[in-house]
Amino acid sequence: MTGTLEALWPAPTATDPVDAVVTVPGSKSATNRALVLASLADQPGYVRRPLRSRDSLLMAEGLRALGVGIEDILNSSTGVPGGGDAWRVLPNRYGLPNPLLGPARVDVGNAGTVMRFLPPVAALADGAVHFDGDPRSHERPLGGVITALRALGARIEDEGRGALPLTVHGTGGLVGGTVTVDASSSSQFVSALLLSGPRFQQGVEVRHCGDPVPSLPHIRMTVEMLRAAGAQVDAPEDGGEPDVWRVSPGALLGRDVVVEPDLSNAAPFLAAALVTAGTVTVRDWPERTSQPGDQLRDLFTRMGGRCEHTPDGLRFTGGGRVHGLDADLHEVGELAPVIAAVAALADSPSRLSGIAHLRLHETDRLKALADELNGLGGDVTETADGLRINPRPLRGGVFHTYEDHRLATAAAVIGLAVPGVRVENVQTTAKTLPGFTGLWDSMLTPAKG
Ligand SMILES: O=C(O)C1=C[C@@H](OP(=O)(O)O)[C@@H](O)[C@H](O)C1
Ligand SMILES: C=C(OP(=O)(O)O)C(=O)O
Repeated sequence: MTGTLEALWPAPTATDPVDAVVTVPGSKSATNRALVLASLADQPGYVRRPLRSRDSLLMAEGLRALGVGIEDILNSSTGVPGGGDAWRVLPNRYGLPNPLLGPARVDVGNAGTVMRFLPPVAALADGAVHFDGDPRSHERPLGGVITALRALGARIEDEGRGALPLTVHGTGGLVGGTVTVDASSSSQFVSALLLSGPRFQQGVEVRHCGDPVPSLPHIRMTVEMLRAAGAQVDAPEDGGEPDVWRVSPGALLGRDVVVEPDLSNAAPFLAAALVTAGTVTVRDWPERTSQPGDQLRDLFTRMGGRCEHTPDGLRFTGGGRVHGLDADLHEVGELAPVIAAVAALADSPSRLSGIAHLRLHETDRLKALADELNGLGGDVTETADGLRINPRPLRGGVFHTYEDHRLATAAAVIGLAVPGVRVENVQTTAKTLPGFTGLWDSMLTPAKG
């Protein structure tokens, strides 16, 4: 969808400090890992409170295409089919010796988790599995996964591009073993190989070689979820060799997993408290989590807010002034768009670094943020690995979103403080945050009584 006038969403401006309690949908990263692990398990399992968004529905569809049964559990309170609060995953619904089957076609959309986590699963299937997705998916890095899978014994046709579209010719199993991969463009290369690793005959040892791997909390999430499913994993943070992860071959357990709220998607809501000097409580914020979004507690405190865990969730309060931030966001790149929006409204300059890899996310996020904030009168400069943001009074105008959910939520944050911001294709938030505009409106006008 392009930026026609009808498609523009008038971002609401906050007239008062926000005061709301918000339920954020489930974590994309946890939902999509849980689906993969449940599909590779020996027994049926449940994924409860899953995220149902474009990225997770594509993951579920991809796994179904390979023969996995993924059923909606009816929500007993409303009886709405498909609107239930769990998925039941039947890894071997036909009772076959190898339940993963081609031929199949998988649409990855523009989901990094689907385009990277499913080719290793497809290598375990019997038959050809073709992968394709949105035009942007052809540009996103995938070569590390392709090269590594070949080294581990898979046959993959990609016409020499090292990218999508491609076909994995599964033979029902993979030898596995040790492989070296440059994961400096995406941590998902490592997560992808580890998630399917227990099912490779020799397991897998992934050795990263290159510039530092971004988004390390996401690899920790992979390791934690694998261990919870019964896998034996050696990881650098447990005293292992730096940049080396090892997964032993073995069965995975069918489990009952409850998905945490997506803390990265809590960012715009907490940002609303910060920029309006209000209070937002995010329900069910875990006391301990591997989600990178947990670092918002520290980052937004440095920008002028304060937070506390309460029985209702994480309560975050803006302090009335918003400060600039000098931070290396290499580990938490997902948070950069909303942080950049807050920084544009701050009382001092910001420098965000360590996020060169964002140029290959849903869009070139560094360029998009600089162009769009500058389009509203801002003073944002792209650096080699980040952004320099000098706050300036902003004016209303169209904020283009480049089919990037996090650009759209960043725009909504600007709109709280700047009248007349109109957001192109706000529906793109459905990639990970369905119903965003409704949640945003409810935060701004909470039900009385
Ligand atoms: O594994 C995951 O669930 C993710 C890892 C990160 O990817 P990169 O390492 O490519 O940044 C993150 O940005 C993405 O949104 C989700
Ligand atoms: C980079 C992101 O997504 P993906 O999983 O498609 O890489 C993101 O959600 O910010």
